[in-house]
Amino acid sequence: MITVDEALAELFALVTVAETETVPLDRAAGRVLAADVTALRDQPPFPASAMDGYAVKADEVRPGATFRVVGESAAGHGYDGNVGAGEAVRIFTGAPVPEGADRVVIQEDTARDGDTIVLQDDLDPQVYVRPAGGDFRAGSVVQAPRRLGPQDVALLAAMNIADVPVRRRPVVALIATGDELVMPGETPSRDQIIASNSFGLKAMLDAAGAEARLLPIARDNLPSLRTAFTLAADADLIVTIGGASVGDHDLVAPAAEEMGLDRSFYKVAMRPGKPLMAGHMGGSTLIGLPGNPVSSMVCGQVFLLPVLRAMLGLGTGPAPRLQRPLDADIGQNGPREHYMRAKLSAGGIAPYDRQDSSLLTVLAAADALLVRPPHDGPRRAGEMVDYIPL
Ligand SMILES: Nc1nc2c(c(=O)[nH]1)N[C@H]1C(S)=C(S)[C@@H](COP(=O)(O)OP(=O)(O)OC[C@H]3O[C@@H](n4cnc5c(N)ncnc54)[C@H](O)[C@@H]3O)O[C@H]1N2
Ligand code: MOO
Repeated sequence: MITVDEALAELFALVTVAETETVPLDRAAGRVLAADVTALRDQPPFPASAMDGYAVKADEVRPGATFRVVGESAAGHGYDGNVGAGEAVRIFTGAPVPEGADRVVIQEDTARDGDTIVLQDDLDPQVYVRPAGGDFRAGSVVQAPRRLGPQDVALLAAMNIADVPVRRRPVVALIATGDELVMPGETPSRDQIIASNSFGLKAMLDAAGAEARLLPIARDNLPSLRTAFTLAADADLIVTIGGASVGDHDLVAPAAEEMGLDRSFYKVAMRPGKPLMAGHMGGSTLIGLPGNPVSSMVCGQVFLLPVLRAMLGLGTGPAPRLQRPLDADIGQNGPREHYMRAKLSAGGIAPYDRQDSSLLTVLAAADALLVRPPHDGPRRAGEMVDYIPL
């Protein structure tokens, strides 16, 4: 058995970074920027008013000063003239501050009578002019790689970037295996259950930037598994679920080997998730996950998400960990790295009592995986432990 870190290193060696494609800006959220993008203009492109009021010369502003209103500057319709001594231009938020003016007096600080304004006594001291390029300059760079959030999309729009270079979403084919499985909504026979982790993994992968496809459930026989692998052949990553252990009906590895799997490892010293395997098959990377629902979802967090990040060009690193003090004592860990379903409290963390790898209710209630190194000794409440937030 290899360690989790060794398995991750093997997995990173199996995958390549997805190509670049260009998407319209309104499709760019959640995608990973593949190349640096450069602003095509200054923002604001002119000195702009931050308030509704009057644009004047700053050195003329004092209580009681009067100005003659000579024109108007609105957003989208600036004032073409120059603001001279004793003159004011009516101005609105976002409008260009006209030549000659360098301060905006908010309208609350003025009294207007016809074409004349008088400044009040208690003047707001702020200038209310946003300098040209105060947000960004033409040539400012948004650096790749970067997962684009809504804020980034807004910034790119302001930079006049209509089309964005992003990484292609890696296609992940998910193959649930087992004679006992039916799809949600179907009527199971007496000995059957509903396929669950394939749906959980699709949700996990899609949210992280993959295009995950649920293939038809493969049955526990070689022809059915062959068919599933054939259907999956154009995927970047093929993920099988179940059939990975040592039982008579665990046929994923034999079927994959028959179809040319070049296996790089089998079995990882972790709990849950021990019977994990991976390798190249045709043009795809294959990762075989154990079938127990919690095992496969934990392997999704520990392996699939980091592998997907690598494919998206976001670098090769393990699932990010945080630290917290234990809320309760915990006993000695065994020889495998243990990912315990755990609950976060206000300042601490505690594992659930029930850790069987079939318990989806416990996983759904958990908000963290408490990570225990192999052979970690007993730990007391208050000691710091690692966890992966869920
Ligand atoms: N003699 C041994 N038996 C087992 C070992 C071992 O080392 N020696 N390892 C155990 C561990 S650890 C795990 S994990 C499981 C993994 O087994 P498989 O990957 O072969 O998974 P299956 O046997 O196909 O299924 C296990 C369990 O999960 C259910 N399952 C499978 N797929 C799904 C799905 N898509 N949705 C919902 N549930 C699913 C399946 O019905 C089984 O209950 O092996 C142990 N045994
Ligand atoms: O992966 Mo097995 O579930 O270690 O429980």
